[in-house]
Order: sequence, then C-alpha cells, then structure tokens
Amino acid sequence: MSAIETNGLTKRYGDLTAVSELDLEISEGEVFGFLGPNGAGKSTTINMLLDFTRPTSGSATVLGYDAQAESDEISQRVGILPEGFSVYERLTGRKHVEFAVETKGATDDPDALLERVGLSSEDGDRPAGDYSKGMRQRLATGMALAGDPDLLIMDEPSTGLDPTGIREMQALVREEAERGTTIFFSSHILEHVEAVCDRVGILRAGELVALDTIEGLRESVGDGATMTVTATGSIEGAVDAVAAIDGVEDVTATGRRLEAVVERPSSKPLVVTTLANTGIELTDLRIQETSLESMFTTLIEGADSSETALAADAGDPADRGASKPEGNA
Ligand SMILES: Nc1ncnc2c1ncn2[C@@H]1O[C@H](COP(=O)(O)OP(=O)(O)OP(=O)(O)O)[C@@H](O)[C@H]1O
Repeated sequence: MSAIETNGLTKRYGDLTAVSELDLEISEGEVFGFLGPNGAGKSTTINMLLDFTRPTSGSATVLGYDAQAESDEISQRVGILPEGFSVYERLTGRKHVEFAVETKGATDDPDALLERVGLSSEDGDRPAGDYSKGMRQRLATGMALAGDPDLLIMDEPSTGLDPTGIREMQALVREEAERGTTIFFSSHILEHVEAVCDRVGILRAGELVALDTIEGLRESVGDGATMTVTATGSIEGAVDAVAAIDGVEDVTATGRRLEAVVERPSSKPLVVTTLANTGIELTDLRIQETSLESMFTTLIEGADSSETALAADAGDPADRGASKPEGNA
C-alpha cells in the first residue's frame, strides 16, 4: 500500500490553477520532500490530502483511505505540523500536548513528547503565549507526534528554528522514518530537504516538474561540478584523455593541477580511473558541487532565467502567502 497516492489531483480557484493534475505515489516509510517556490501549490496539496480543501477534480488516498470520504480515519493516523501554527496563548505547552493526545485517543506521556522536541518539563508549565517562535514550532511538532502517527505531514517544519533546532528536527525526522513513519515534508529550504529526504517532488505553478532522488536530479539536470586534481608530477599530458570522457568539459591543466567541469556524477570516478590508467599518481582531489540552489533554479525556472522565488534561505516566513484551510462547508 502507498502511504499517499494522488491521481490527477487538481484544485482551481476561479481562473487560477493552484494544483494541476498531480500524480504522486509515496511509499510507506519514505521521507518525501515536497518542494517549490512560494505559491507553487504545496499547502493546497496538503490541504486536499487532509480534506481541508476539496479538489476540483482528481482523487487522493492517504494510508489507503479516500482523502474525502474517509478523512476521519486519516486524521486519527496522521500527525500534522501545519504551516503557521498558532497557539492558545494562555494554555500551557503541556495542555496543548495533552489536548493533542486526547484528540488522538492515545495514551502518550505529554512530558515525554515535550522532551522529544526539546522542551523541558518547566517549559511545559509555561503559557504557550510566552513561547518563542522556535519553541512554538517545537510544541507543534510534539503535538503532531501524539498517538505515534503512521504518517507525518510537515508543512515548512523548520520555520522559526535556529540551527540547533533545525538539526534536531532533522534527527527527529530520521528517527521517525526509522520507526517506519512515512514523512511528507514541504519546504523551500533546499538544504533541509537534501539532509533528510529519500526523494523529492518539485512543484512549479501547480505542476510537478521533477520527481526523483537529489542524486537523480543532479544526474538529469547536469551536475556541473568542478573537479580539481593534483598529481605528483606534471598532469598536462592527460588533458586529452580526460576531455574525451563523456560528460566532462572545460579541461585545463597547469603543472601538477588539472581542473575539469563534470556534468554528470557518474563521470567523476571515470576521471580518476582515466588518470590512473595513464600512470598519473594523485595527491589531492577536490570536488566543488553545483549548489542545490542553482540546480533547483534550473529545474524550476529553466536554465536561462536568473530569477527564482526559491531560495536556499527561507527568508521571513511572514512574507509568505498564507493559505488557510478553507473548511468543507
Ligand atoms: N483559498 C484560496 N483562494 C484563492 N487562491 C488561493 C487559495 N489558497 C491558495 N490559493 C492560491 O493557490 C496558489 C498556491 O498556493 P499555496 O498556498 O498552495 O502555495 P505554497 O506552495 O504552499 O506556497 P508557500 O510556499 O508560499 O506556502 C497560490 O497562487 C495561492 O494564491
């Protein structure tokens, strides 16, 4: 059974197609990164999976249940970290978690859940209105973990977290995945997605423009990594042999140093074996990968464009367009 399956899932708001004919299949236990610039349709997709928004056409199943007809079954088994989570100012953090545990009909120890997300028992005693942005995000994550969900849906989970918080969040995602939880993780912070996701889907203006592992995406986009090798003696005689390798370009050598641009990851080891075959002994090898940012720019905007809303840095979340659940009425 797939954890999430969508077939032709489409949402239109008047003339605007927020999500267009989305076909996705996410396996159980997979950590899936859902990427895209602001307004690409990530939250709208999540809202349809959780039946907060009704699709215009198409269908979706979550944990084998129909997203519309069986949304109650789904909500019992899914932990949700919503975008723009707001707290009940006067209620303590612990009360929030207790509420989440009760809603799930579960028996988790609230303090254990708080501890898992880096909040102490003393933090749990404080009104959540006094929490910092990062603490609120941790609290929301603790609430999402109530009842040991089979699927965690996290909309921009790193919002408001400091670098330590981000590392802890990534560790938590990995831990959950090891326990067999499927994780659907929406973000536009590429590094965070690369750090934890098995596969990524990239949405652009409601359309899925890529679906692969990060490594697979590098392969398909053309990696453009720069390899610099240093040899024990002159390496200039090896330029032609290296330039003849498929996927290797712009080979230059001066003295003991050779530099080449490698378009495909699979060509990198070929550079090393080719040099070894010509009897050259290497003392150093450096690879400067293309930044994730430029790779995603290529995927989203096309190679010629310099403009992209997708950034390596999230910027201020307050600047992002909020998409609130619209309810089913
Ligand atoms: N209730 C609504 N009514 C009208 N348009 C909407 C509504 N909700 C979303 N949209 C539009 O649908 C498109 C997709 O929005 P969505 O919030 O899904 O994007 P997103 O990828 O989650 O963006 P972000 O990264 O900024 O959160 C946007 O153009 C948005 O303005």
